[in-house]
Amino acid sequence: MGSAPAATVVGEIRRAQRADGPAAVLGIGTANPPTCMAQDDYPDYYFRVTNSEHLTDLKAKLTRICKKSGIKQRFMHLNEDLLAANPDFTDRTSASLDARVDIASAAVPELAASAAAKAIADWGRPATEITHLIFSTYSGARAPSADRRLASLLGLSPTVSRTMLNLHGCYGGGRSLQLAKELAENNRGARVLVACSEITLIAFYGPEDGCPDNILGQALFGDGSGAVIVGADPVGPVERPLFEMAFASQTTIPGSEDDISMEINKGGMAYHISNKVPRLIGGSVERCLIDAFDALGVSAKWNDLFWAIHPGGRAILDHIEEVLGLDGGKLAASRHVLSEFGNMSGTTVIFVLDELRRRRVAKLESEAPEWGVVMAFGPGITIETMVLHTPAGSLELEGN
Ligand SMILES: CCCCCCCCCCCCCCCCCC(=O)SCCNC(=O)CCNC(=O)[C@H](O)C(C)(C)COP(=O)(O)OP(=O)(O)OC[C@H]1O[C@@H](n2cnc3c(N)ncnc32)[C@H](O)[C@@H]1OP(=O)(O)O
Repeated sequence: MGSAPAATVVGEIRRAQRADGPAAVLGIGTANPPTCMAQDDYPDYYFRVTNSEHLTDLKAKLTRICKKSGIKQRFMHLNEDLLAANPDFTDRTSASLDARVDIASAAVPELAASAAAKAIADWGRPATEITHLIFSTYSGARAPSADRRLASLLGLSPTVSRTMLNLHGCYGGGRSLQLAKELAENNRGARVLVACSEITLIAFYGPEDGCPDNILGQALFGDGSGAVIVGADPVGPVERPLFEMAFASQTTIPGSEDDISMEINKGGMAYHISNKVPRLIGGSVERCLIDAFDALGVSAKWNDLFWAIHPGGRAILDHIEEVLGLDGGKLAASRHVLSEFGNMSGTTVIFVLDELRRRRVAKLESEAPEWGVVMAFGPGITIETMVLHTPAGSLELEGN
């Protein structure tokens, strides 16, 4: 160290530890369980398997919401065999948490491993070169948890640095991407695997009078897993930055603490989603966007951006489109994912990023904007905002 002042030495060490460039998405993968349920068939299925055919008003309500949901189909881990083996899953008051957690503890990391294997193949380097793992789920409640199991399934290095996010609900994907950005930019050479995996059986139960949340949940949610590799200073030609992460922030909407909630209890996970949610989110997004682009010093017209919005429900997308004055088609990737998979909570935004990438490669959009935005929402109400930038030519390479 010689005679250099300590502050200079520490400063040099810090500079050497940090990456030079911004964090970027280097690979994406997604996966769903095999059982696919058409939305039009779901009310009949749900009321039959829960022995609730007599609750005709609730069935009519579920049918009305399904028709307005903008969802064509959803995937689910739970099937009739599993329900037959666990009949108490239909009763919210029975002590079924242990059995639900048993199933989820195996299924959640296995589904994540399918998505992560695809993300790793897309990235192009060996799994052993992953340095950090961030895992987000609300579907399990056990330690060692799903991150530990996923690391084993993928054969990650024993020195991989793991972080588990629990119960973040639908903003888990946004939060994980933001943490991955921080890790990648502050640790030279870091390659961060983000894995989000959700299995709704933790919150599946039969219909009850006076519980509209359950009917809404039954109409909206589905199962899936999404994985992303994040790193800075990509090493060509193997690594290519699909989306650079230019800025990230989190905002909590004041006074909205009771509007989305989730709670683990003996019968699984109970949840509440108020009907104010689309309006609350719609009323807050523009401020988040203005602050983000001001911080970057980039002037942005909303219609000149690409959009990866968490499709929490059709009405949320409608409100955002309206308040931002977005042209029809700007939220096409979000609406497509909602239609094909439903709301897979924190995982969904990764499917939207993958769909955006696919649309840009297939030139499904008349023009491909350079700048774009990821937004995700969940309990709090929390809004995650991330500004993305696409380096020239990065997505075209994928089509070759
Ligand atoms: C295949 C697997 C399946 C397994 C499922 C198992 C389960 C669940 C797992 C749950 C996990 C929970 C995690 C929570 C994480 C939260 C994160 C989020 O994304 S937060 C989620 C973010 N997502 C949202 O916040 C959903 C946003 N909302 C929407 O997208 C739309 O309002 C809509 C599609 C639901 C209805 O379309 P719209 O054009 O509004 O149509 P209308 O005006 O005509 O109303 C029709 C009916 O809908 C009713 N109703 C409305 N809202 C609610 C409510 N909150 N509450 C109750 N009911 C509601 C309304 O009262 C009416 O009833 P009725 O008069 O006919 O009897």
